[in-house]
Amino acid sequence: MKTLVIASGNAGKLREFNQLLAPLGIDVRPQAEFNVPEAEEPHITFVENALAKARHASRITGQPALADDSGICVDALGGAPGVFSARFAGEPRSDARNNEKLLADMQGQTNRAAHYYCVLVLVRHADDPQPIIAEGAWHGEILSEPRGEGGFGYDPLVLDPSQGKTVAELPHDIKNRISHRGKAMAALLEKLKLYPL
Ligand SMILES: O=c1nc[nH]c2c1ncn2[C@H]1C[C@H](O)[C@@H](COP(=O)(O)OP(=O)(O)OP(=O)(O)O)O1
Ligand SMILES: [Mg+2]
Repeated sequence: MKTLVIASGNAGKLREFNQLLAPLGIDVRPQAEFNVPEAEEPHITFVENALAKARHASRITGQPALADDSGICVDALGGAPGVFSARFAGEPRSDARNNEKLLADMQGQTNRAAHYYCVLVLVRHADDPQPIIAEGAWHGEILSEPRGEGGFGYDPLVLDPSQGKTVAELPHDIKNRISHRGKAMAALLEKLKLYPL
C-alpha cells in the first residue's frame, strides 16, 4: 500500500482526503502523525501556498506529500476572502467567526455568486522539480443564514443551486464527487498516471 503524507492540519480536509483516497488503496497519513508543525502560508496565490505546504511536510517527513490550498471567492467582495479564507476574521482562526464575518459583509448584497477554489500539489520529495499540480472550482451562492450540519468551514453558507442544498446538507459522497477538492483530486489522479509515485 502506498503511503501519502497529507500536508494539512484541517480535520475537515483530512476526512475528505481519506474518503477520496482510501478506496484507491492509498494510506493517508496526516502530517501531525509525523509531528510536522503548521507551515507558513505567506503567498498571495493558492498554488504558491500549496507548494510551500507540500514541500514543508515532505522536507520534514522524507516522504511524498500532498497539500491543499483552498478558499471561498465571493464576486461581490472582489474575490475575497479567497486565499485568506482561513484567516478572514483574524486570529485565533475560527470557522464560526469567519462565517459570521461573511454574513455581515454580504448583508444587503444582491449579487450572492461565489466559488470554492482548490489547488492540490503533490511532491515526491522536498526538492521535486516536477510537482504535480491540479485545480478545481465549484460555483454556488452565499445564503443569508446557515443551513446544514455536515462538511466544515463555509459549507453551511454555500448553496449549490443545482442540488438545491447547501454544501453542509449534501451527503459526503456527493460533495466529494462535485466539489472543488473532488474535481482537483480527479485531475491530480489522472496526472499521477503519467508520473506514478
Ligand atoms: O470544502 C470546503 N468547505 C468549507 N470550507 C472550505 C472548503 N475548502 C476550503 N474551505 C475554507 C476553509 C478555510 O477557511 C479555507 C482553507 O484555508 P487553507 O489555508 O487552505 O486550509 P487550512 O488553513 O484550514 O488548513 P491547512 O492549510 O493546514 O491545509 O477555505
Ligand atoms: Mg492554512
